[in-house]
Amino acid sequence: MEGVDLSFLKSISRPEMFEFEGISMVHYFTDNWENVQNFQARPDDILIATYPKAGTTWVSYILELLYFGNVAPERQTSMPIYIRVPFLESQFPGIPSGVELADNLPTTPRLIKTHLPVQLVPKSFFEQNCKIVYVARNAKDNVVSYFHFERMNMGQPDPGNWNNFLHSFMEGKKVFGPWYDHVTGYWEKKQTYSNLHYMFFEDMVEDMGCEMERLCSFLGLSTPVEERERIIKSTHFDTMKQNKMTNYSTIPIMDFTISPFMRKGKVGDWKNHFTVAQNEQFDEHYKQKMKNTTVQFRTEI
Ligand SMILES: Nc1ncnc2c1ncn2[C@@H]1O[C@H](COP(=O)(O)OS(=O)(=O)O)[C@@H](OP(=O)(O)O)[C@H]1O
Repeated sequence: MEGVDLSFLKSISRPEMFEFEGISMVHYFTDNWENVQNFQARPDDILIATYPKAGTTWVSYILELLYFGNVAPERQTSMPIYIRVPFLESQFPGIPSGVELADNLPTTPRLIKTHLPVQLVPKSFFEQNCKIVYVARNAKDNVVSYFHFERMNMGQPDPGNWNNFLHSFMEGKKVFGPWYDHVTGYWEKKQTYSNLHYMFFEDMVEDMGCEMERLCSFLGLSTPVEERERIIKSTHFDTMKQNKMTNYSTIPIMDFTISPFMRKGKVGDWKNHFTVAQNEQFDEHYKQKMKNTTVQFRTEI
């Protein structure tokens, strides 16, 4: 997609949400559904799976540098991260679909991103026993980040005001479905599918060195400590925010005057958004929704 003029995306109109395969969706992620479901994964493909705004870009860039930082350094300066790590289910008019981009990735392994809940991930990833890296983020910061993302991204439905957005998130009426089912679905899958590494955004913020070590161990990489340290620096929030290849500033569908893609990258920003009443209601609802799972989140560090 290098050299492709993306400026027509400026005129894109916000899509409507509709029910699809049991979750809320917009047509940009369902228009290529048959090809997505029939995607032929290879055994060495690595799938990066997340609920939107959980740290996808961060972990994508980490994996990209772990695998290709030294062997293909030119990729880091010439291709935005969303080309290097295609978004499998995406199908925006006038540009190659995520499936096309993934099919044509010249690298091994192919790094592929998805926001699909586990039950909708193309079967071939499991049949081929592909490694899956899942990143989860605590619900409160996740919903705040999602709200600002919908405000600035014309490829998303109109978010409405914060209070309405929060309530529709609690009801599971967000693109890619309920956060609650997403994070617990992959958590349950991990109990029987051993090639799934489940990470938390909060752990990455607190101790990236430790998370990097665990990630490398899962991937079977023996990346030297000095190299890992270099990658941690390159993938620091401030560095990625300045980097045009990782900050999404090359996508005209996003209006950075409303909110930047790399917004704050913090744990606990929810406190600047939730009222006391919203917080109490959210906590009560959360307890009910999460009562049958063992997955545990932190909201502060
Ligand atoms: N390096 C690093 N460190 C800390 N935080 C980071 C980093 N990179 C991305 N982010 C934050 O992750 C949020 C974006 O999430 P995603 O990349 O999953 O978005 S997307 O779903 O792919 O659109 C968004 O969170 P908020 O700042 O809270 O909105 C980004 O700022």
